[in-house]
Amino acid sequence: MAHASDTIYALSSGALPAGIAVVRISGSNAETILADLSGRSVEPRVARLLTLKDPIGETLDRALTLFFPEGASFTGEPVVELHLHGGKAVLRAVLDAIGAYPRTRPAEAGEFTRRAFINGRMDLTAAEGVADLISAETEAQRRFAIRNAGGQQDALYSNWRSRLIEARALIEADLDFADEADVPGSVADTVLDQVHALSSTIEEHLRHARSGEILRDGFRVVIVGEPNVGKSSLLNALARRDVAIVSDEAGTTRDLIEVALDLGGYKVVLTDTAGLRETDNKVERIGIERAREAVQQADLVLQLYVAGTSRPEQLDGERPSVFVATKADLLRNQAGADFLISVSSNQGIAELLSAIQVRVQAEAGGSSVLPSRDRHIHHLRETVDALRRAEVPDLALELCAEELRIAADHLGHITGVIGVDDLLDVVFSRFCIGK
Ligand SMILES: Nc1nc2c(c(=O)[nH]1)N(C=O)[C@@H](CNc1ccc(C(=O)N[C@@H](CCC(=O)O)C(=O)O)cc1)CN2
Ligand SMILES: Nc1nc2c(ncn2[C@@H]2O[C@H](COP(=O)(O)OP(=O)(O)OP(=O)(O)O)[C@@H](O)[C@H]2O)c(=O)[nH]1
Ligand SMILES: [Mg+2]
Repeated sequence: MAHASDTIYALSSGALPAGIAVVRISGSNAETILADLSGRSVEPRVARLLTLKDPIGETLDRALTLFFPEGASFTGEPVVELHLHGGKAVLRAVLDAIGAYPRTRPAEAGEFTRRAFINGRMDLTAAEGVADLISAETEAQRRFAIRNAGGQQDALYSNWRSRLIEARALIEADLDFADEADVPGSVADTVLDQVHALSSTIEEHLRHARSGEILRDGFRVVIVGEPNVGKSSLLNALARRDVAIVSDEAGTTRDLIEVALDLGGYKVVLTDTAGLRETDNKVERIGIERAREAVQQADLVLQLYVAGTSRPEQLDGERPSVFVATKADLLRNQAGADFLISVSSNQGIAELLSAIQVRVQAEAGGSSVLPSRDRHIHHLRETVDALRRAEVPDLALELCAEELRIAADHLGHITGVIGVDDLLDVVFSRFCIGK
């Protein structure tokens, strides 16, 4: 990590050329840079149209400018925004002029948000929410991200954490007065009841972990079946474009082919796979192995077979699956299928899609705060484990207090109030530059 005291700058808007491009500058030099480039004194939080000039007086651009003073900006540092004409040469010239100032350098990925976190403008889950908001492609992803970016996940975990800290304080107070106490341990009993209630709440919260991942990363639907049953044809029909090669040759698809769909605002990731059969072909065998692995990750497996042929065995593993009989245009009567479809006549495709949507809606859940990243789930599990240990009957109060401390610290890791130094690079490197 380069110097945290440097002034940083980056193009914060999208690809060039663009109608307008926004450059953000954050750090102690920001105000000077704007005053210098514009030759004007800087007024906080007022949009001004200024002519920016390089040191030899050549005009760089006429830009709309903003200045946010320290303590009242996105990062918490002095911030300047230049709303420029979005041409490549304009940006190159302006960024070069900014970079010429001492202790001023291009921002790293996520560095503005990282500074906002360091300066206490937001907790780590809100910063993750900002990243999720930027990558959100569907309405459900957007709603989920905006809640976390607005601090709802932080509020929930911080509340749990302060309850644990309070419980520990009460137990330690009980310990201190135990010798002189009237009814030793009585405070601890009440506290432990509260701890138990909280650990149940967190366990319940953890049970919805997959819902959070589905909202954020998408609901995984995997299409499997023997060669030539029409898997790739179905993928193309559901995606409404020619993603996968279709042919009457058995064994056409070798690798996994993924497409993301927006189903009623939910992200759904559809995977087409190699046809399952015994084969001596090396490449095809690898493809079949990948298909089996994809099934293990699926939220829903579509098991395809040609209508009128015998229904295949249920695949190994406990993944939810439905049987889809294909090529219905070639045959009428069909028993045993959950869905009867034809890509040629479009029969049953809309029904299959809406059935998938109903499942996603049911599994992604609604409006509550949900854990959505491995690190959330890990620390929540550790929290519950520590609380379970704290609840062991007749545990010495010293040990109980220590388990409560461990539990509270794990919640603190999630929001970033505890030991995050090594974590920050991981969290913020996934951001784009300029955020
Ligand atoms: N031009 C522009 N648009 C943007 C951003 C930005 O940085 N610049 N944002 C960047 O993500 C988002 C808006 N988020 C922001 C969050 C806080 C502050 C800010 O100045 N906060 C101060 C003052 C608060 C106030 O006036 O109410 C503060 O918190 O002290 C600015 C933008 C989306 N749109
Ligand atoms: N009549 C009819 N033919 C279909 C239908 N769906 C697929 N086909 C045909 O069946 C053949 C195989 O289709 P694919 O989609 O490539 O089958 P696949 O399951 O992906 O096959 P592999 O990739 O080899 O495992 C192609 O000739 C398709 O045109 C359908 O609904 N009706
Ligand atoms: Mg195929």
